[in-house]
Amino acid sequence: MSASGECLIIGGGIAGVSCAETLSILQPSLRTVLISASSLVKVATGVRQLTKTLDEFDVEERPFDWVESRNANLSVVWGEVASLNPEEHVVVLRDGRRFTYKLLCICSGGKPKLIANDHPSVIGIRDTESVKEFISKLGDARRVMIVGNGGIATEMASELKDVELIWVVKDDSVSATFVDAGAAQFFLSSRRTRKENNSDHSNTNDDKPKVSKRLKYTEVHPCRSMTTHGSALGPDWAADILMKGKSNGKYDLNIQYSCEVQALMTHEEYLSSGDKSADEDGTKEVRWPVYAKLTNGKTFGCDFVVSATGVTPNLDFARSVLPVDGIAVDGGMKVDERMETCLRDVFAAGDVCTTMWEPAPHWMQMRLWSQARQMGSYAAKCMVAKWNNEEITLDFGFEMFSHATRFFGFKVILLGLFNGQRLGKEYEILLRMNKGEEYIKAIVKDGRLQGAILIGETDLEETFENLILNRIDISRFGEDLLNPDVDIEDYFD
Ligand SMILES: Cc1cc2nc3c(=O)[nH]c(=O)nc-3n(C[C@H](O)[C@H](O)[C@H](O)COP(=O)(O)OP(=O)(O)OC[C@H]3O[C@@H](n4cnc5c(N)ncnc54)[C@H](O)[C@@H]3O)c2cc1C
Ligand SMILES: NC(=O)C1=CN([C@@H]2O[C@H](COP(=O)(O)OP(=O)(O)OC[C@H]3O[C@@H](n4cnc5c(N)ncnc54)[C@H](OP(=O)(O)O)[C@@H]3O)[C@@H](O)[C@H]2O)C=CC1
Repeated sequence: MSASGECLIIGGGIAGVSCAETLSILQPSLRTVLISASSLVKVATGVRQLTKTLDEFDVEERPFDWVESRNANLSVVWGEVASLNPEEHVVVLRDGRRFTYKLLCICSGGKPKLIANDHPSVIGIRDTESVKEFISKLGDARRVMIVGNGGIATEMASELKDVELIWVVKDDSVSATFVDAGAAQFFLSSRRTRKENNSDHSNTNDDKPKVSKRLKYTEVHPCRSMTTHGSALGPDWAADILMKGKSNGKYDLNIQYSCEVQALMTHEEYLSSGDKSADEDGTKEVRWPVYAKLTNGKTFGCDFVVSATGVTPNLDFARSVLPVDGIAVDGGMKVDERMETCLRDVFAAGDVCTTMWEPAPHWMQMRLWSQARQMGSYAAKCMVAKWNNEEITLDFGFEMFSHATRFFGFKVILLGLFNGQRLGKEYEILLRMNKGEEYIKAIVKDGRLQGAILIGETDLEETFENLILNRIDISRFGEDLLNPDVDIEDYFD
């Protein structure tokens, strides 16, 4: 069987769906086919604009016909793309179906980059299936190791209960992908305070997952022949499920800083290694399913290891036709400022791609929903421009990096060069911290705000965004920039 669309999209995650939706709005006459390896697609709903560059939205799973009914000329097909022939403008699915295209957008996302592939005691988290596996293993676990220092590890460290957690981080502070050491300390001490306050109330409210008000659909299991992951999980995934181990009422967080996993061993391998360090924690008699030797010389036995060590772009089906210089160092498909890859008429968006244009001074790529959605939509604009032979300029959203999320129960907003990225060592830091309430860090260089970390209900995001975007000279404020008694906005009225 063969079919064709003038536009073809591979991937039913946020990037693919936002590309399809934008195509349907901008040029409803274009016949578009979206191929998704998962039986539900991810849709951004309830979009709330917080500031000019910052949106908040829910990510929901929807059946194909729901999306088709809202988008003119869109067909959604369930299948896994196995190969791409860019000369003939054809993609072939694993089951043999062929689809031709005039313009193609690859939005095939990523998969977890694991510290050990195919190891029975190492799991990654990406889609619904992987979370089910995690929860089922966790229910029988007394001790879990998490390796990695980014989004997933941070969310797990704040949500896990009734288990001993060994958190292995490469850096000398936690959550380093997103925040600095000061903010990390703020999170950990707030967590301790919260735990102390709750210590008499274990197994009460906190013990239930928060009620999700969203519609739930059941994902049909991918055909056995499919090898691809489903779409990445939605917001609140960690809060919506109960992450509970088997040590009733006991939760310990043991952070191992500045180290990595050097080797994974079975019980027998551990015994014959002569290493005794895993016995020092009082569990000498326990036979753990896996032992992890760290580069700091310590070994820990545990029930299983979560590798939360980032994402590898998912482009296996295109690898054989991509020249070496079409793939970036991080494994992503290189795209230019029109979201075009080096293959003719082939665009890419979301986690699968790596942006290669000279970024605006305060923007950088991170593999996040907000960027997947923005790139999917912008790729559609670029496709329409190409179709109609029109010029297009880079979307405003690429002017400044912004991200809104929640860690350890706090609202977290990251703006611009929030960790002083690309600034070298010559910048000034202004800090305001109220333990358990707010942590505000402003990065200033040449008298201008370059970036900020806003944790808690600071209400500063709009003002700070304006200061960064408009490159306003803030030298006259000095440290008053963070003085709660000075209303910076008054100066601009
Ligand atoms: C646990 C977790 C929590 C996260 N939390 C946040 C957060 O709080 N905030 C945030 O901003 N970001 C978060 N992210 C990141 C965010 O989810 C991703 O950046 C975003 O979803 C990427 O969207 P995408 O459409 O590019 O890729 P994906 O969502 O991975 O979608 C790719 C799609 O392509 C399909 N596909 C792949 N290969 C093929 C093929 N060969 N044929 C057909 N279809 C194929 C897949 O089945 C899938 O439907 C989180 C990620 C994870 C894993
Ligand atoms: N709330 C949010 O915004 C969330 C976002 N996400 C997103 O989902 C995706 C997957 O999350 P996650 O897996 O946490 O990825 P992240 O990219 O957020 O973090 C990966 C972390 O693992 C570290 N790392 C990489 N390799 C190793 C290794 N071999 N040993 C030890 N540490 C290692 C990285 O360090 P280094 O950077 O030095 O390589 C980094 O600290 C990411 O795109 C993330 O942004 C996920 C959850 C929540």
